Amino acid sequence: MSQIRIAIAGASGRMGRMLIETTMKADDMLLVAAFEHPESPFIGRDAGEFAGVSCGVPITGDVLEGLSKADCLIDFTRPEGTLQHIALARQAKCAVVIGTTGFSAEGKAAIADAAREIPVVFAPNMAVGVNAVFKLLDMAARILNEGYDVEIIEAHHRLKVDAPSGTALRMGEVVAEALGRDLESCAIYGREGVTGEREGQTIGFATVRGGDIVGDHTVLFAGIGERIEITHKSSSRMSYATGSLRAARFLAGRDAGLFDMQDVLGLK
Ligand SMILES: NC(=O)C1=CN([C@@H]2O[C@H](COP(=O)(O)OP(=O)(O)OC[C@H]3O[C@@H](n4cnc5c(N)ncnc54)[C@H](O)[C@@H]3O)[C@@H](O)[C@H]2O)C=CC1
Ligand SMILES: O=C(O)C1=N[C@H](C(=O)O)C[C@H](O)C1
Repeated sequence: MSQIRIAIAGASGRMGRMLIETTMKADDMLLVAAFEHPESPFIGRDAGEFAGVSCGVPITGDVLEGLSKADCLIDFTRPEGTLQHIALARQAKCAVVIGTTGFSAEGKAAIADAAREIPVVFAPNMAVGVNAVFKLLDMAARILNEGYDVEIIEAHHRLKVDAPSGTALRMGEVVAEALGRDLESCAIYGREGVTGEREGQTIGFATVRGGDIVGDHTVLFAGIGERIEITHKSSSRMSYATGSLRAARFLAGRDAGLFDMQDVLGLK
């Protein structure tokens, strides 16, 4: 069996560390490169240290050189990092799994453009359970399409820098699409002061940040006399890492194109 050669960007981050450990444990994967930004104190350290063993792969800032050895880059960094990395992956003809969230419309367009030349999985949440919830939300929204107010509540750790989470925004898109609404024009991001009564067609978002919460998402359909809540709670980043490796397997040998986890899981 030939192994899929994996490069990981954001190697010393919360997701990077989990991805290194998960990749090293997968029989069909080989960690060949690990990247950090050039000023990182982790440059030169063995990537395996995060999994408690040495693996002979030094953390480097030379992304293009590292990608020349890899079949697939897994990137959980920041939008500016991901956009630099995907340009280099395009040059190196390397597949990319992108977990980073918080992109502008221009950033998303740049990813779509790169995917005309290389295969890319781009998804705000790699966990299988969350992707199952997207399907449940589509069904719920179509049934509860009149008389129910939709509110999306998400909670994450104190170090998260973007809000609402990419997952919450995707949940909003799924519900809006099922209801025939445009999320951009109906979303309400937080409320304060004398807001007036709630407008029926809006989709509200509320964000909680604190401690070490890995990631909780609830979509509330509030009607008269009843409420339906669909909730997903992550208790470990392992579900994101195993989902990312599934995405890397999906991309192996595939032609250029932009995919998400619904494609990977065969849910479309
Ligand atoms: N799609 C999914 O399933 C998930 C997505 N995420 C997203 O992944 C991203 C990273 O999350 P965490 O690992 O928790 O963050 P983190 O802050 O722990 O790690 C980010 C890593 O990227 C590196 N980095 C930052 N800017 C960079 C740049 N310009 N160039 C190169 N490297 C850079 C940092 O040095 C750090 O090691 C976030 O956008 C988060 O929302 C997180 C978990 C699951
Ligand atoms: O930053 C995180 O931690 C997470 N980010 C992703 C998001 O923004 O949806 C996925 C998950 O919720 C964890």
